[in-house]
Amino acid sequence: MTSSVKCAILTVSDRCSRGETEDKSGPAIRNLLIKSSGSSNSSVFTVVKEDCVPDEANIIEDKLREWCKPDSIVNVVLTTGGTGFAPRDVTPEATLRVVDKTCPAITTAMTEASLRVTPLAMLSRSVSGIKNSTLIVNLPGSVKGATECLQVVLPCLPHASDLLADRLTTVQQTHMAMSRSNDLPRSKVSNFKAMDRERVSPWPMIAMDDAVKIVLDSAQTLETVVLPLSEVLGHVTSCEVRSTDNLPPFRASVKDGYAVHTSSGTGEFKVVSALTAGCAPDLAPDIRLKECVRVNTGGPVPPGADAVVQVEDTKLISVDDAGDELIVRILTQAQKDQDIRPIGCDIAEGELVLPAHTPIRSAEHGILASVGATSVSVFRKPVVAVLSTGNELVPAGEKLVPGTVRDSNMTTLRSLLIENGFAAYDMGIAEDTPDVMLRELRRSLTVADVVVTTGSVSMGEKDFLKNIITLDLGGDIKFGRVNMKPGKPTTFAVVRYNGKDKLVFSLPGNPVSATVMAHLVVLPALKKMSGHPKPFPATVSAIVDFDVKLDDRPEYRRTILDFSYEDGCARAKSTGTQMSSRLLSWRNANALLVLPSKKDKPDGILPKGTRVEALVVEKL
Ligand SMILES: Nc1nc2c(c(=O)[nH]1)N[C@H]1C(S)=C(S)[C@@H](COP(=O)(O)OP(=O)(O)OC[C@H]3O[C@@H](n4cnc5c(N)ncnc54)[C@H](O)[C@@H]3O)O[C@H]1N2
Ligand code: MOO
Ligand SMILES: [Mg+2]
Repeated sequence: MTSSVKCAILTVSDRCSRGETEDKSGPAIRNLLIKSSGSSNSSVFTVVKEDCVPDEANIIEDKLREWCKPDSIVNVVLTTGGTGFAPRDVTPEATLRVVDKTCPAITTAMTEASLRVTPLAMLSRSVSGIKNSTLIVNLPGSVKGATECLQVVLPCLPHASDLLADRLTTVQQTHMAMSRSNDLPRSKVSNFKAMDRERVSPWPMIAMDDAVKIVLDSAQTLETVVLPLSEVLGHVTSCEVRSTDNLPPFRASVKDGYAVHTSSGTGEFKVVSALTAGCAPDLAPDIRLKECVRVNTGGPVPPGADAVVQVEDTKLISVDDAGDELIVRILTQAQKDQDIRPIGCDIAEGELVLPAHTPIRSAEHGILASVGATSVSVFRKPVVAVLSTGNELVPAGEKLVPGTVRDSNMTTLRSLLIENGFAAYDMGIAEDTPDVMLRELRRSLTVADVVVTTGSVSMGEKDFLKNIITLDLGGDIKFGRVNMKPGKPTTFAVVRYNGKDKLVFSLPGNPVSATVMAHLVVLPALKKMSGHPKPFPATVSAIVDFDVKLDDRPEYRRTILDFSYEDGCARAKSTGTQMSSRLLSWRNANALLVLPSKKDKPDGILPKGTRVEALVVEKL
């Protein structure tokens, strides 16, 4: 299906039309059109007219009318220049005088794309519209702006031209192609039948430790970004942060009481002033023998004082007519520096407060606030796309019809990711058809750094994902089976997409398997990419509180760790039947017991009271 798009380019510029400046935008538009010929649905762009006019509305209007006559061969007029706020910018006004219909969506698409590049795009007043059978699109005047905007609208120009020229056959062909597969090539496995599948999995079953190592080796720490203080919670610092001030920045009192000089001893003291929090320290006069200044916790201590006596160690002797303290008795002999925090005793100026690779939790966020950080250099966090697969799935909240189950993986996995501070797109449910799966995978790869799918990775006739990843996406599957339970067919791949390496975790469909694997491989990868120094869950030792029946595979069994025993040792409680489909085995669980294969234990039982390692995956 070939569309021929005949274009006219109108440069609008006073200086170019007078020959004072070389017109670079018109030729840049021409080059881009020619370069794009054949790449977009095999469309051919030809430039049939070019001109340059001054910023005069009447002249622009006349030229547009000439090129957009009813019998014009021009399909698209691209203007460049005269769309801004300068007094002589009138291209949009001239265009609006000419067009019969406006095309605001074209302008919106360009504006949206330009805003991603610069907020100055707000200052473009471009319009687009149709005159007879010709589309007019105003592009900005700069080479960069004009070509960036043209790139946005270019894919639509062939179809727009066909529609305007009433070229029915090509229009129909485009519509058919779009309805077939949203314009995407078909999957190479779309014709696979049940008999085509392997009888024995070709994927070696690797050990869980190796799987974790492979994932962490592939998960590269992302680039750094500088974020305002208000947005850094949950990120990891990429550079060290040092304090620019002392904290406290002045000698501060630790107690509510009286600042004195220790040489004054005890007895009656004249209260010469009061320094409350927020007062400058030198607001009080220098204290002399048997004088004191009333001070508050955290407030400044006056320059002449070398100790603070807490109010409890004093007695009020007299007040003046206004009720203000005049004389107090100091009951105890103060020691030098008593209850004074010296300048910089909490944080010294220049002190390292956060090294690089520090996760910013509430405390670290507060430290940053206390040292006056306004923006912080952190690692970017990966964006995740979650995709469920399965013809049997209906979205959460929907009624079941025979043969269906609700999609719980989407909710569990997205919640887990969000709980851990990662943005996770809901990419919906892909039906078990290779073309649809491929299309949805591509959509996911387009928007995210990491794609997490569930289902379709085992031995079933609809388990297409591994083949789609390798054959259609050219992905490098690092492993396709892991010797563990639950989550054996977990598949991990690196897929080069749009020039970037994206991680794809294809987790098993079984809800428990998907969630266990999300904890064991997905979250550690995301944490590593975000710069976390320890991305894998911590382990504790626990005593099993029940007889554990071992499986053929090493198992990661959901458990509730209970620390309420007097001996201080954690007890691992059972969460009931551990079938991979039973999500209730996760209820209240906070850890995964790391259990050996029964091959390593002849009777297949770990008796109650045995010490076992547990991975802490939730707050204890
Ligand atoms: N012949 C063999 N069969 C199976 C093997 C095997 O080695 N040989 N492995 C089993 C293991 S272990 C697992 S785990 C599962 C994994 O299956 P798939 O990843 O291919 O997943 P599906 O077949 O699509 O679905 C399995 C199960 O999960 C339910 N499911 C799927 N998605 C969701 C969702 N989003 N929310 C809730 N439930 C979901 C689905 O309905 C199925 O019940 O394969 C074994 N088979
Ligand atoms: O590995 Mo599967 O998750 O055991 O059921
Ligand atoms: Mg399956």
